[in-house]
Amino acid sequence: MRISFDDLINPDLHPEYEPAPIFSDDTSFIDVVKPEDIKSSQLNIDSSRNPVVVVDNLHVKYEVFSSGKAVGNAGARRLLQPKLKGVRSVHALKGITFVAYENESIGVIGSNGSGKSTLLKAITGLTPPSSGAVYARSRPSLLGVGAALIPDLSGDKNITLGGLALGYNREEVEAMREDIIKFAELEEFIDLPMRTYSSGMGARLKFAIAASKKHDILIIDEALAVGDAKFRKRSEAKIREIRDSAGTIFNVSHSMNSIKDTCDRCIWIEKGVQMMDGKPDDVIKEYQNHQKAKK
Ligand SMILES: Nc1ncnc2c1ncn2[C@@H]1O[C@H](COP(=O)(O)OP(=O)(O)OP(=O)(O)O)[C@@H](O)[C@H]1O
Repeated sequence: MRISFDDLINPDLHPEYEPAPIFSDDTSFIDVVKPEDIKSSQLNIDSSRNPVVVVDNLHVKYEVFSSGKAVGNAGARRLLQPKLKGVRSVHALKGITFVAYENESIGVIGSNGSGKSTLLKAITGLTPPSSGAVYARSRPSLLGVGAALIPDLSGDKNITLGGLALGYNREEVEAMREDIIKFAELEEFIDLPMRTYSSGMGARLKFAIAASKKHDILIIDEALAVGDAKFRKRSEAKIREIRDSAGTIFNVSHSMNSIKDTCDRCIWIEKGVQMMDGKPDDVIKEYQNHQKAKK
């Protein structure tokens, strides 16, 4: 069977896992979520500010076959049989609780495997919570569109794929196509297959696709670590622009400089446990002390 270009497009990844809505700006979170539904005693909402994402005692567990294969919904029933051999559970997030407000840019840091990507995936709705809850004002967009792109297709076709994967419709993708190409500086290369791009060119295209439209909630997973210094500067400026236009940004990075440059708040996770939430300089200092002590 020949697969058409349209068959490759599936923007609704896991709509059933999407965060529960907070509703509109003028409805407060407390109006929508009953106090008895709140799972963490640590959850304090500042009523003078607009909450955009509320993470309430979030736990995520992965069930993995020892062959290394993660189990999706289809296999979940079999996991209920306690004696099934070869199944391991990884408790990736252990009770994360925080409230993100409008105009905040939040860096997420932690050692390898500490749960940063899992947190971002749970906020986007790509990974379901095992317990606890995530609420969001609108559907968060994940900047890492890489998974949706196909190296054998041209940059131009990948703009369509990436845009649709982020939930935009075809008209919206057309409206932003020229700007994406220009921002990525790929005018001469846009008709070539993406596999012919250097890693920097590929990264610029991915960033340009995701940052092309105003996002209410934008989630960036290591996107700034790529590209040359000039592009990094422009992408950081773009991130500030998004944040200033009432957006909220989450940025996972191993680059402490990138966090310091683009974030005004920082959350540190270690082995799935929330260690600290505060000003980037303070949190990064504690994190680095902790890293040194480990050596
Ligand atoms: N799909 C998955 N199936 C099973 N286990 C997973 C899956 N994704 C992540 N994990 C496990 O969950 C834990 C947290 O992983 P995660 O990718 O969230 O960490 P991270 O902080 O983003 O790591 P890094 O800095 O290395 O990118 C790790 O122990 C990892 O092995």
